[in-house]
Amino acid sequence: MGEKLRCTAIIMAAGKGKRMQTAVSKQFLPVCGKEILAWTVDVFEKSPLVDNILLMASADGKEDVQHLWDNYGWKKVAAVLEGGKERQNSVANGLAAVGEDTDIVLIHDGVRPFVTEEMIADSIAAAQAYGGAVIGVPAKDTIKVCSADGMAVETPDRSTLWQIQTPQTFQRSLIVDAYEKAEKDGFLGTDDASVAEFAGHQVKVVMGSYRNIKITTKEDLVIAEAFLKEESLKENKKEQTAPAEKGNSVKKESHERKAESKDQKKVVIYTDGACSGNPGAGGYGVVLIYGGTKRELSEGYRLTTNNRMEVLAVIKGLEALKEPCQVTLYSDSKYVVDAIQKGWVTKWKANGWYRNKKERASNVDLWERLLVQLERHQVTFQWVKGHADNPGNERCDELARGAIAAGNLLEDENYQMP
Ligand SMILES: Nc1ccn([C@@H]2O[C@H](COP(=O)(O)OP(=O)(O)OP(=O)(O)O)[C@@H](O)[C@H]2O)c(=O)n1
Ligand SMILES: C[C@](O)(CO)[C@H](O)COP(=O)(O)O
Ligand SMILES: [Mg+2]
Repeated sequence: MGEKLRCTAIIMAAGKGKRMQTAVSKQFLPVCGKEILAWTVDVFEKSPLVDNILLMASADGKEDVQHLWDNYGWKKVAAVLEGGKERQNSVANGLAAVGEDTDIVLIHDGVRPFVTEEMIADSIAAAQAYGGAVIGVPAKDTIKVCSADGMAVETPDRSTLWQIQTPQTFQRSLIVDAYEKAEKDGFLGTDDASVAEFAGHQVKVVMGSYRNIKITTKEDLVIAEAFLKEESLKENKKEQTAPAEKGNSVKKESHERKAESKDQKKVVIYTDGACSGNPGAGGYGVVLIYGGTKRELSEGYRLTTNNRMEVLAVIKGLEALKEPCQVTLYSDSKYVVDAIQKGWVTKWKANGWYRNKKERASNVDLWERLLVQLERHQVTFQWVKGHADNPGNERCDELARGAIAAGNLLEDENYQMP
């Protein structure tokens, strides 16, 4: 048997996601509680065939990608690198960083989270045999070549047409040379195979899956969520039937699971506060997501402030967790996120709850309560722009406003009129 090939995956996440039309670039949007890019990277992290991962990010998105790396603790990721204007420029930057000890390079869109370990294995084997390989599926629709004024010009024989996906996988020197030639000759393609073809190489097309979609427009988010929910249902079913089916091997698995349960659960929490008048009637909304399950919380108060509701939303979300967890917490409140991330709360506390020599900090009762939760959980705060199409944030806003409108309002006993 030959030696194991050294494989590097370059995961593309330097795009702006213009067709998705969201304020946050699509690779960072959550689907079933986890960012699209994180779903994708997890598959490569798990594949025993992949040794090394390079993450490509835009100049603006570098910090966010770095943050995901910190948060998920991917061990194979070697670097977050800056991409370029077009996808091809980003790939070229990634290739420039691939070490000469790499045999095979897999190039994959960060927004194709349904890639499987099997596709990775098949494409590596085909790249080894043919030099280059891409995953694809036969076209299901009739495809027409059209003129600029939208008239059908030609209908190619569908049996020859394939929709090409990623990973696109190559022997390292082949793809590095092909990209150099494309740069020199000014060739710009939409995928890596076209660069290899331009340089005169043959590329093998390997059967992929109709599930391996590229999340490009809003309706793809709905499809992705449906796929993930179906997968999580299948997983649950497998776990319930495992003991009868697997006999002895289950014993080992349950030991492993016990060991794993020492690791903290990863939970995503969205929070928002709202106020009708400030001070005025207020409410908070929280969405907690763990695996494929979602829980929502909300309550309304007769007289309070927007800031109090923003902080209370965070507290309620964290207090609802039954055990210490690793939490990614999204809030659109600069007051909350800055107070924690910039260490203001810690300073106020150390200062006897004074912001400076003269001014007392506000909402001390809530900050004290929040600090207790921050001791209990490992929380990473993420600021998100409010009313900017972030579905989790929008839902919390809806919950908070709904709680105010529902009436039967509670007293915010620690609110003090200024
Ligand atoms: N300059 C670019 C452009 C795209 N990509 C990445 O290539 C993948 C596929 O591209 P696409 O779906 O076109 O993503 P965007 O370019 O972000 O989207 P849009 O074209 O709608 O702006 C994405 O993961 C994207 O982040 C990249 O790394 N660098
Ligand atoms: C590489 C690719 O995903 C293969 O389908 C696709 O070509 C990327 O194209 P886009 O123009 O960047 O969406
Ligand atoms: Mg693009």
